[in-house]
Amino acid sequence: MAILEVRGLELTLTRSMRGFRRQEVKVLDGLDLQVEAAGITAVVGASGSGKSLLAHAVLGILPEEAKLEGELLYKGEPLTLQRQEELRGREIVLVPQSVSYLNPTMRVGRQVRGVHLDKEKQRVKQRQAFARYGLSQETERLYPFELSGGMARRVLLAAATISEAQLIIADEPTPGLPQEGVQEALNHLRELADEGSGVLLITHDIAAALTVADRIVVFYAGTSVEAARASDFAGGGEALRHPYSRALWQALPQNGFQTLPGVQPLPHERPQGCHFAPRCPMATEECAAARPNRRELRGGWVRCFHAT
Ligand SMILES: Nc1ncnc2c1ncn2[C@@H]1O[C@H](COP(=O)(O)OP(=O)(O)OP(=O)(O)O)[C@@H](O)[C@H]1O
Ligand code: NI
Repeated sequence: MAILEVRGLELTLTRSMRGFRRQEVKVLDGLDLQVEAAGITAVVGASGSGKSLLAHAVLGILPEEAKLEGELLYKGEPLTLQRQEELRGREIVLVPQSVSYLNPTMRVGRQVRGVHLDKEKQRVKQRQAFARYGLSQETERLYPFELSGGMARRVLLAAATISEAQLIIADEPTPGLPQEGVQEALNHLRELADEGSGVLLITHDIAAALTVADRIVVFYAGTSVEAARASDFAGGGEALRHPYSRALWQALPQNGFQTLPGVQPLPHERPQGCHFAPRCPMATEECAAARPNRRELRGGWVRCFHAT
C-alpha cells in the first residue's frame, strides 16, 4: 500500500528582491513519487533540485506565501493543512538534517517522551527506545549540547520510534558522519521500514542510499525525472531510464568519476522544454520545444522522450 503519494507537485515561492520588488519563482515543477508501507524510497539529486522543499511540503511547514499545486496523498486521502498539523510529530515524523531541531533548554529524555497523559508508560517506552539505539539511561538527563553528533542523531531516531511513526522523512540524515556512522544510521531506517513504516530518505549519497532503499526517485531542477528499483543501479547503468540518472551513477567513484559537463539551472533559468536538454547527450529539437510527460517504463517511470 502507498503511504505517501505525490503527483505532479508544483510549488511557487515569493522571493524578496532588492528594494521592494518581489518575484515569484517556481521552485518545484512536476514532482511525483510514492512511498510504500514497509519500504524505503530514496530521493537523490543535486543540491537545489528540490529535495528539502518536497519534505517541507509533505510536513506542511512551507513559508506562508507558498503556492502549492498538484496532489499530496497520505494513505490515499488528501494531505490538508489540518491533517498535516494533526499527523506531524505523531504519524508523520521528520528525522532532520541537523540536531539543532532539539530544544537546547530541555533534557533529552523529556523531549523524547513528549507531552503524554500516561507519564510512566511513556518513560518505559523512552528507555526501551534509548536502549535500542545504545543510549545509556544517564543520557536522558543530558542537555542537547552535552551530546556528541552521533548520540544526538540516535536521540532523534529514538524520538521517531516512540511516536509510532508511519511515515518517516529523513532529510540528509548522515552528513559529516564517518562511513560506519552513515551505515548505522541507514540500517536503523531499514529496521523501521522492516517493522512497517514507510521511509522517505533524502540524500546526496546514492551509493549509501542503494544499500538500504527499495526504490530511487531522481530529481533534477525541481522535477522528478525517473523512478527506478534500487537494483536498476548496476553495471554501466543500462537498466536506468533517464540520461541524468545514468550520469549520476557514472559519476560515482566506483564507476570511474565520469562527470557530466555543465550545471543544473537555477529555478528562474530553467529552459522551456525538458529541463535536462541543455546537458543531455540525447537531446533533439523536440526536447528543447516541449517538456516530456511522465510515462511508465519497465517497472518504473521516466520523463524523457527518448528513453526506451
Ligand atoms: N524560501 C525560498 N525562496 C525562494 N527559493 C527557495 C526557497 N527555499 C529554497 N529555494 C530554492 O528552491 C530550490 C530547491 O531547494 P531545496 O532546499 O529543496 O534543495 P535541495 O535539493 O534540498 O538541496 P540540498 O541538497 O542542498 O539540501 C533551490 O533552487 C533553492 O534556492
Ligand atoms: Ni536539502
